[in-house]
Amino acid sequence: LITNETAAREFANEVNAGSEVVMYNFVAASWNYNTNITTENQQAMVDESLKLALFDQAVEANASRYDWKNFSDTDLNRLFSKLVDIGTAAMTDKVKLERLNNIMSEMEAIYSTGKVCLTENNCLPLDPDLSRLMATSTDYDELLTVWKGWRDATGAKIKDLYKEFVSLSNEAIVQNGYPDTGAYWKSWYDTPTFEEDLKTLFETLKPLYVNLHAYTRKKLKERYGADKFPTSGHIPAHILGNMWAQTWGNLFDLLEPYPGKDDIDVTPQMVQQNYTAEKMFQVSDEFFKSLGLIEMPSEFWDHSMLKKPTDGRDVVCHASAWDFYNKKDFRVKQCTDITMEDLITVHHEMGHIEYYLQYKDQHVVYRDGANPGFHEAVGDVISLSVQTPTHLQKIGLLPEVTNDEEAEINFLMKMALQKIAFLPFGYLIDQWRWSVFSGETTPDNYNQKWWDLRCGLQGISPPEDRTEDDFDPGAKFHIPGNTPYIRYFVSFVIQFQFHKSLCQAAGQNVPLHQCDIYQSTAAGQKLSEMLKLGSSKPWPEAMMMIAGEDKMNAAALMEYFQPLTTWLIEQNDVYKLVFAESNP
Ligand SMILES: C[C@H](NC(=O)O)C(=O)O
Ligand SMILES: [Zn+2]
Repeated sequence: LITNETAAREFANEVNAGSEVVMYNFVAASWNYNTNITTENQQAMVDESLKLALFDQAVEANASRYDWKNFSDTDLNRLFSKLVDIGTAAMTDKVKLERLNNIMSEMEAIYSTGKVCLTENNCLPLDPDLSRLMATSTDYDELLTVWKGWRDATGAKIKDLYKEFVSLSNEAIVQNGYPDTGAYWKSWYDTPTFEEDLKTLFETLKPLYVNLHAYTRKKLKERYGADKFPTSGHIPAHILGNMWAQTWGNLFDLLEPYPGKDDIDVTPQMVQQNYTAEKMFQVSDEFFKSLGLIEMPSEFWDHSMLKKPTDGRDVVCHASAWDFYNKKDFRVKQCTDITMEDLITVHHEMGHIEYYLQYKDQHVVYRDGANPGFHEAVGDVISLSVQTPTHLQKIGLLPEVTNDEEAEINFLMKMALQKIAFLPFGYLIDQWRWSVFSGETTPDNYNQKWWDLRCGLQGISPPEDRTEDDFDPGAKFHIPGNTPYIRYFVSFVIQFQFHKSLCQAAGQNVPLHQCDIYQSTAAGQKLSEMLKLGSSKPWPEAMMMIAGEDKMNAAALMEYFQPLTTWLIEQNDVYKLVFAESNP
């Protein structure tokens, strides 16, 4: 084995140059497919993914000729540990590797072109039509038709492909040295106690969720009649204002504790002011600039897809941010709707772009979040400031701000419907997926296991019987899209740690939920120092830099919501808080 570390560093630099080219070609082909779903674009993307896999296999073979585990240079050791860790690209059987990539692109196409026909010739896509229906309809049966129709159009059609995907992904990952795909995904957090840490966080936060769930259930019973609810205490999954019941913000008009206060859902103001998708991204870019961070380059504005095309093309509408690995080309693809919910998503995606910009000069293997949760947290931290009534007033979306206890509870309720409601969902998706990859959940149990978790952890139940012919996990983008999900649960915890620390840096001596770091270059400096690291350091070091502690900690989230927690407990005294831990 080669022990010369100077030669090793030179090899790593050559790989970096080569990677940028091969990665660019793959990302560009993937972008073309995602923004124009056709069989030729699909084939072109699969071709590029095979070239990338062969390149990665060659890098791994060459890197393995070095005695990198014994390098004295710890950075070189870390860098090589990533060079040899090539994921499913380790699959040496090219036919199987092509099949794996074809299945993934096929599942994504089925999901992204799914439609629900409400009448013979009125077939609606998820974005924006079905999402709007789920957000605004209060018709129990209409919601059920859409909820079921979407699952018939996507999950049910993906089930067999997913089964084959699991076995091929596992076969590939074994060649990369992991027992199964879930173990590989967990390795990105490089923490032996990762699963226990997550469980502790979830149990710590569960009381906040149970209180919000009880309050929401009470209000929904008033709207739909108690007879529509199972006696077990679960809430039917289709009436929470969202296709997956993952956030409940669209129920704010029902759940607002003190109606008649400031209209903190600024969607009407955005529409009234003729907001465009472009404007929404400019508002976000301006916030990042105000912190002294890097503004969007011209390529971003020239090449992004900021709204759904109207030329009939099929596209993957699920919002995402793209790094083309050439240090110049960064894009967002979003079928932006003119709503506050989408303004928040805009900031989420722009947070990814800011991370790409900040670490663009790192070695390619370090152009990632400190851990995947970090990447999901950046934009959300910014949007915690953006959503404050005082900030919305500053940018002209809220005419006036009432500063009293009731308005504060209203605001915290709106934030809880976005952040606390999400926690069990963010937690359970990969509990399901890890159990599938490990073989604990077999294909004839896919849907049963899904609903055990949805009922047991999230306290929601299927509004009509489900069977193993259904595949309800497949109706959520990240399953056919093969995007890991625990990153969002991690993000929803750590973003409050980041927020608390950046608020201190900004000299904001107000309650956490009132803090707005806008225009604080001190906060921006602290954030950019961490972002520049990419994944070049273990994530606890990055966490220490930005949050002053090296662990995930729910305390900041609980501090943020404290006034609402107190209020909910008072409200809920009269209502039993539980829902059965099992399927009703
Ligand atoms: C929370 C997650 N966000 C994202 O995909 O960007 C979702 O939309 O389900
Ligand atoms: Zn994201």
